[in-house]
Amino acid sequence: WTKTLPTHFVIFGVLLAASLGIGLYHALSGGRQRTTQEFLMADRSMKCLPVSLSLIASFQSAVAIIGVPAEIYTHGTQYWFIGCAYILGLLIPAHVFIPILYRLRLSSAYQYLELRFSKPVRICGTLTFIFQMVIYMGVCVYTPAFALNAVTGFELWGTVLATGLVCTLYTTIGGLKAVIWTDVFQTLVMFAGQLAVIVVGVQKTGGVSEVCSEVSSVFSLFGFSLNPDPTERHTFWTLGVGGVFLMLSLYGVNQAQVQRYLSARTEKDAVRSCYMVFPSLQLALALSCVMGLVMFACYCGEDHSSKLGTASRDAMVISFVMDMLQGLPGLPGLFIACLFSAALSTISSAFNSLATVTMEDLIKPHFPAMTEARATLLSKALAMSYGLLCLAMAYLTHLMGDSVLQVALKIFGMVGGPILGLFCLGIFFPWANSTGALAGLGAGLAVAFWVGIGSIVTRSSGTKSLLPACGVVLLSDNTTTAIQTALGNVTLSRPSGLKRFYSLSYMWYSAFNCSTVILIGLIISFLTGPMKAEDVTPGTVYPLLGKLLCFLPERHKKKLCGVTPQLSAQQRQPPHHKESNGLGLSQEDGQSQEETDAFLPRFLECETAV
Ligand SMILES: O=C(O)CCCC[C@@H]1SC[C@@H]2NC(=O)N[C@@H]21
Ligand code: NA
Repeated sequence: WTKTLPTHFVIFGVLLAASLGIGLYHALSGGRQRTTQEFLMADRSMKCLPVSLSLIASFQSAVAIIGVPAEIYTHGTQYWFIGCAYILGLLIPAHVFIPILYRLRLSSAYQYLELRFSKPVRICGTLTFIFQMVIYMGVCVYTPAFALNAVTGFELWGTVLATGLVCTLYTTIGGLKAVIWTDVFQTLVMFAGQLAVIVVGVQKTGGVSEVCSEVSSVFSLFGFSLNPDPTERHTFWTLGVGGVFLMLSLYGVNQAQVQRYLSARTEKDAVRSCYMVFPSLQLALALSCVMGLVMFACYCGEDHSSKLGTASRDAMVISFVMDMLQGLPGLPGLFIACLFSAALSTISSAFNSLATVTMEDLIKPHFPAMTEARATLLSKALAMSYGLLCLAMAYLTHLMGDSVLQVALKIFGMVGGPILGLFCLGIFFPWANSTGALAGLGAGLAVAFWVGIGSIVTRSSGTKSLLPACGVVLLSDNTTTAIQTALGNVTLSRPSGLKRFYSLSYMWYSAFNCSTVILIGLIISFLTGPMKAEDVTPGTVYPLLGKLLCFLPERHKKKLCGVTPQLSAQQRQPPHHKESNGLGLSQEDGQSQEETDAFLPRFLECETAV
C-alpha cells in the first residue's frame, strides 16, 4: 500500500492541523488563557456533553483500539464483560466522589488529601499520580507509532515526534478548553474509524451471518467462565468486580477525570456528564470487541506472525485493518486518523492534568504570592516539559514487550489502585488519620509492585488461554475435565505459594491494592489513635453508615450512630488548623458558612446531606 501512503499523510496531517486549529482558537478567544482558572479549569464553564465526550477520550486511546481486538482475537469475548463494571464504575463516582470533590471547589483532586489528612499525604498522592500518568502516556504515544511502523513502514520516531509535539503545542496554547474540544473532535474520528473497519470487514467476510457462524463455531459467543479462581486471567469476577475498582481508580479519583468534572458549570452538569459516559463507553467497548470478532472471522485464528514477522497480536490488528481497507480511497487514512485521535486525546488530557497537579499541589503552595501571569506561564512550561518527558517514556514502552492493553491495565492496577485506596480510606473511614494514610499508601504500592513485577519476572499474570484455530470446537469446562480424568490425572501445573501469588489476575490488581491501603491504613490509624469526629474537615467524608442505615426508623438510627443529629455550634466550625484558604479554597469563593453547615455530613450522622 505504498501508493496510498500520500493519502495516509494527508489525513494524518489534516487531523494534526485540525487539532492545532482548535488549540489556536482557544488561545485567541475567551480570556485568551491568561489565568490558571481558564488554562487549567476552563473557567469552570463547561456543559455536560463536551465534558462527557472528553471523559471517554481520556482513557480510550490507541491501546484500546488495537489492544482490545487483539485481546478478543486471542482470548475470546471474555474481555467484553468489563462492560458490567461500567455500571457501578460510573454510579459510585457520580454519587460519591463528584459531590464531595465538586463541593470542595478544588482544582486538583489531591487537595482533598490535605483537607482530609495532611500535606504530606497530598504530596505523596500527587507524586504517585504523576508516576502513573507519565508511564501511561509513554504507552499511549508509543502504541500507534509502533503499530503503524510494523505494518505500513510509517517512520516510527518521526510519527512519535510529530504526535508528541503537536499535542504539546495545542495543549500548551489552548489549555483545558482546547483539550476538551479536541477530545470531542477526536472521539468522533475514533468512532468513525472503528465503524469503517467493521463495516468493510463484515462485508468482505460475506455478511453478518457469515461472521456470526464463523465465530460461534469456535467459541460460544458469550461463554463466560464463572470460575472464582483469582489467578484465572479473565472471568466474570475479575472483569465484572475487579473491573469496578479499575473504573473507580480512573473515573472516580484520577485527576484527568476529576478536572473535567470540576470544569463543569454546575455539580448537576458534572453528575450528568458522568452518566452520559456510560452509553458511549459501552459503544466504544462494543466497537473494539466486534472489530476483534470480525478479525477472527477473517483470519480464523491463524497465526499471521509469519506474514508479519512480528508475533505481536497488536501489530496483527493493524495488518488486518490495512488488508481490509487497502484500495478503498481515504479509509486507511481514516483509520490512521482514528488511531492518532485516540492517542492524542489521551495524551493531551494527561499533559494538562499533570501540569495542573504540579502547579496546584507542588508549586503554588510554596509560592502563594506568585502572580497569575507567571503561574500561567509556568503551567504552560510544565505542559511542554511533560510532553517531552513522555516521548522518553515511549522508548521505555518499547522495552516492556507485553500486549499494550495488558501493560496499560497493569499500570492502572499497580499505581491507580493504591491511589483509589487512599481516597476510599479518607472518604469512607472517618477514623483514618494521616499516619495511617501514609502507611497505607506505602504498603499498597509495595505490595502492588511486588505482585506486578513478580508476575512479569515469572511471566505469569493469569493463565494464557490461546484460542485454537477455526473448526476446533472448544470443549466446555466439564468435558475437558472429564477427558483429563479419563487420561489419568494429568498433573496440571497448579502454581502454589508465592508463584500462585504472582499469578493473580492483573484485573484484580486495582481491588487488591486498594484493599491493602485501606486495611493497613485503618490498622495504623487505630494503633496511632483514630481521628475524632470533630477533627475531620467538614465535607470530606461520605456518610456511608447513614446511607446504609437510612431505611432504619429514626430511633434505631440515633442509637446505632450514637451521634446526636445536631452537632453543637462550636463543632460546626471547620477546625482552625485546617486553614482552608491555604489551598486556594478562600471562604468567599468557597461556600458560605451556612451552606457548609447544611452540607456538612456528620459522618456518623445518619441523615445525609450528600
Ligand atoms: O485505552 C487505553 O488507553 C487504556 C485501556 C483501557 C482502560 C480502561 S478499560 C475500562 C475503561 N474503559 C475504557 O475505555 N478505558 C478504561
Ligand atoms: Na483517547
